[in-house]
Amino acid sequence: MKSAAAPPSLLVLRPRDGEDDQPVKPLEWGLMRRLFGYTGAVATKRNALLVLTVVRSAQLPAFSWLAASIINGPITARDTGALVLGLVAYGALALVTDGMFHFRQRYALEIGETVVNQLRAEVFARVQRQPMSFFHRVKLGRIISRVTSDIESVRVGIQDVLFVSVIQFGSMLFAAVVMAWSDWKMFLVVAGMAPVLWLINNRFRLQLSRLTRASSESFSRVTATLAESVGGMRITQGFVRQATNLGLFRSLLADHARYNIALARTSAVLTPLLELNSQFFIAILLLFGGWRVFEGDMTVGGLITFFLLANQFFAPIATIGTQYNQALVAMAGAERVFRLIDTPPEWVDDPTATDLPDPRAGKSQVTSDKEQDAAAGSGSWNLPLDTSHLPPAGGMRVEFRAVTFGYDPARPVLHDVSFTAAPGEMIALVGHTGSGKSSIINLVTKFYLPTQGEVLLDGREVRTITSRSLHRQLGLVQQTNFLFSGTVLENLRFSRPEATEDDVREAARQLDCLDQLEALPRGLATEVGERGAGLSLGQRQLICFVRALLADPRLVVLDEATSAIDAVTEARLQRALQRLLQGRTSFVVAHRLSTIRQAQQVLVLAAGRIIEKGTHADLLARRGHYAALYAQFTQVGETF
Ligand SMILES: Nc1ncnc2c1ncn2[C@@H]1O[C@H](COP(=O)(O)OP(=O)(O)OP(=O)(O)O)[C@@H](O)[C@H]1O
Repeated sequence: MKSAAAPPSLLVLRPRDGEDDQPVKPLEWGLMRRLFGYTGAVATKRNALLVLTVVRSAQLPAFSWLAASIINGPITARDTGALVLGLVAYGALALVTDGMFHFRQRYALEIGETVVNQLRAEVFARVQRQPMSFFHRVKLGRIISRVTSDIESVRVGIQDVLFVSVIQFGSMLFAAVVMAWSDWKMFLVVAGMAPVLWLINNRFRLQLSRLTRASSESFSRVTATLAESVGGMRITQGFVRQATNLGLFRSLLADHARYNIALARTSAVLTPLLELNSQFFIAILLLFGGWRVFEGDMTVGGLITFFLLANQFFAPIATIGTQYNQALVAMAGAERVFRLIDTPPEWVDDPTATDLPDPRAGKSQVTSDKEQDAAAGSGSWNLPLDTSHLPPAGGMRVEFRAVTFGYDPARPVLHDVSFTAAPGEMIALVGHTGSGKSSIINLVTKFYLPTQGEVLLDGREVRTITSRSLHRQLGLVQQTNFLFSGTVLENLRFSRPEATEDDVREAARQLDCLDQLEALPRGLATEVGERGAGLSLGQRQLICFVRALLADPRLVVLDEATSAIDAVTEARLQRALQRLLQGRTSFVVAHRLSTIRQAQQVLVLAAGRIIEKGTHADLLARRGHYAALYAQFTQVGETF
């Protein structure tokens, strides 16, 4: 069988990153106690369930005991009245047992759901608080598998393993006690067989759970690859890679099939083996029991009682084996989920940091993390912010003083960067790929902190400002124009959930694009697919502009799209951009000459340093790096 490591990807055979992906983990008291803590919200049901569980473990052997008693008593004595009484008792026991079973099932499911929901929400909340460096480091697939397969295995652990195991153990114990009490010699024979069954069962179940996990992982690779290849279909077709990709995809499918076949083979060995064993055990019981009946040491009725109880004793062994393996899988899942939850952010706001005052009317109140969480918990996203007016409230002053920065502090990508952006100024960042434009933006927005030097916003060092208060005054437009699935209106409101539809229309009107949005098939109610599919590039960019404008930001950060757009849309976008940026400080990673021309300052970057500064006209006149860059790009087309 092929190893689970190094699955092929559509690009290359990519090795898995070093994260521990152990399918199982030994039972650990600390983890169990922590998981148990999540049942606190349904403590009454949990306690009731524990009682129901203990009662049920006595009820199951009671059936066998009662059936045996009816055979040995009324049936052997041919006593009809006693038989009827016995059957009434049996029926009553059945009714009580199954009534309680109903509640056991219900409570177990509710408890499982409660724990799983809390864990998922906690993972989401923790992940949202991580700084951007976390998202560059941790793969999306990892986070998704924590929230899906790992938490699902925890659900099985909580919902089934504990309660089912207690019931099965209890049943075995009760059956054992009754057997030992009625005939201890026969009981010793039965007890001697149990370990053999346990060993066989355990050996195979462990293998089965490993294969099940390997199979589900290989399947996630199939689905992830499918999603990636559909997403990148244009590139695949453009570079005529269909055949290669199909080959790689087939190898992933073959990998998955191999695990499934191995799984089926192991099951096909285990099931008959278990059946053979129980038949073998029955034969031994018949031999030993028959001999004792011949010798007069045991009655036929006693032998029947024994058979019924022995069944009650053996049946749980296979179930407990399965539950035990599921517990090990749940432990491994819980450990990974908690590791993600416990990952401390590389940095957090300094505890002494305070809010950046907001000169915009009614916006000085920035909600704290706790208030936001409370709002989220109550299902309300309407934060106490009044941003109903749209005129800009003046830009932010941004200053870099001798800033050096590296994603890895040992390898700086920005060196000694200094500049000042006066309120309301537009700063265009220009430079070759990798020159540090996005890194400057990452510092202005406090998505990262400088390694050395100072970034000042309205005269305050960025570390002394809470991120939330800064981001409340920030409008972001990315090159990829990220839109969430939902309607255009919902996407527009993302920056200000309490905005009315009229506010949204007004913002779109200000950017002179309301007609374009209304012309969409269902106007503002048009559904936006994944990554904004169904909308043109220009439309997507306009939506992002309106979304940013709606937040009425004092600082706008824009990574201009590089893709070519037709001249009419281009002109519209430029006008919209001008309105969006008016009266606000803005940083634009500029790719269009028309944008650069609007800037009060152009910062020319090379290898993480500002090599030139000035307006477009000044820089051209200087005939330096910018002029050369300009010449180089205008030869190719009108984009930087
Ligand atoms: N998340 C990251 N982790 C580590 N290094 C990074 C990260 N992002 C960027 N870099 C590195 O920092 C340097 C500057 O990158 P940056 O993204 O700021 O350049 P850029 O001018 O915006 O490039 P582009 O025009 O291609 O977007 C590059 O050497 C890049 O490899």
